[in-house]
Amino acid sequence: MVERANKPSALAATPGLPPQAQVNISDDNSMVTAQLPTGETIEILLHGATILSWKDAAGDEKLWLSENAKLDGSGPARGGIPLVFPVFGTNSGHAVEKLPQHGFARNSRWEFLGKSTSEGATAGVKLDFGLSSQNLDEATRKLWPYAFGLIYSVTLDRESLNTTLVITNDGEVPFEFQTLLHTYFKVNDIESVQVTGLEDSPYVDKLDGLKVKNQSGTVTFTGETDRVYTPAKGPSHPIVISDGGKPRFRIVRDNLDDAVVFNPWVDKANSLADFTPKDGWRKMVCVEPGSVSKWQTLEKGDAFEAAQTIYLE
Ligand SMILES: O=P(O)(O)OC[C@H]1O[C@H](O)[C@H](O)[C@@H](O)[C@@H]1O
Repeated sequence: MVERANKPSALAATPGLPPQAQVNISDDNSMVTAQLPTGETIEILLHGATILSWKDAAGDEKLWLSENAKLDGSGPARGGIPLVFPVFGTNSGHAVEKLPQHGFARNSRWEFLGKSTSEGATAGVKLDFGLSSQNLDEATRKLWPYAFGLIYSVTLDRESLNTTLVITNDGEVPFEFQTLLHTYFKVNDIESVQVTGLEDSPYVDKLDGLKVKNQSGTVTFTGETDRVYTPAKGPSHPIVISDGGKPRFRIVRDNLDDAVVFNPWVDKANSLADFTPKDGWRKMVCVEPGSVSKWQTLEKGDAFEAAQTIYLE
């Protein structure tokens, strides 16, 4: 059952009942945080429903966040897991061409819809967030005049983080969209990172005139990287990020055919005003499950559901 978290204080454990996750809304109403009884934590900024932090029970951060990421709603946050909808990048000649890069979802104020918890050894918490056409400002509604609903569910348990997006067409006409979960993983050293699960897969190289190439072997990093893979092994085959020879993250996609791999390296990081520290590119890699190489069409009354689950290795 979904219930609204108390505001602003935490839901304290009730004596005699099994411990459950504690959920807080910040005093300024900008952030939702949750902590499992076993210590894992998560922080979600309502601006963009952007997951800013995910820590394991030992307090180790799993996501990379820029030190000067915008957290005041003045723009999308650099780092964590921004949500891309309804366009990836920009797209000329399409109905979305006037929208900002990566669309409006990451730069809109979402509503916190509530939480549900599970108890016992696998105690977890699910937090639901919503955005609809009615939440958009008039200027954005004019640029993309469709009636839509987004429900974004973030589920944290001891071993994994799941982010599920349900998109509904609540209007009278079909619309086309792209979507992506722009996950910034925190790593120790990008030059020791290997991404497996993309072997023999075609990819579009955004840094080489959108040429279509083929991945041979694992993905390693020696310079700026910006590629849209359509993994050959299908959506349910995991993509694994290893760091220093050890597997760290296993990503399972559901209904997301593509995976973008991105690292800005020196020059691009320097060109991004909100990217700090400037050598932070050494400590991050983006592996971004999405549906971006083509357009999804959503007919009136239809829904599209997609997800990523990230397991800690
Ligand atoms: O700077 P942003 O708009 O957040 O985009 C950051 C990056 O997102 C994706 O990974 C794209 O493939 C890149 O081309 C882009 O540079």
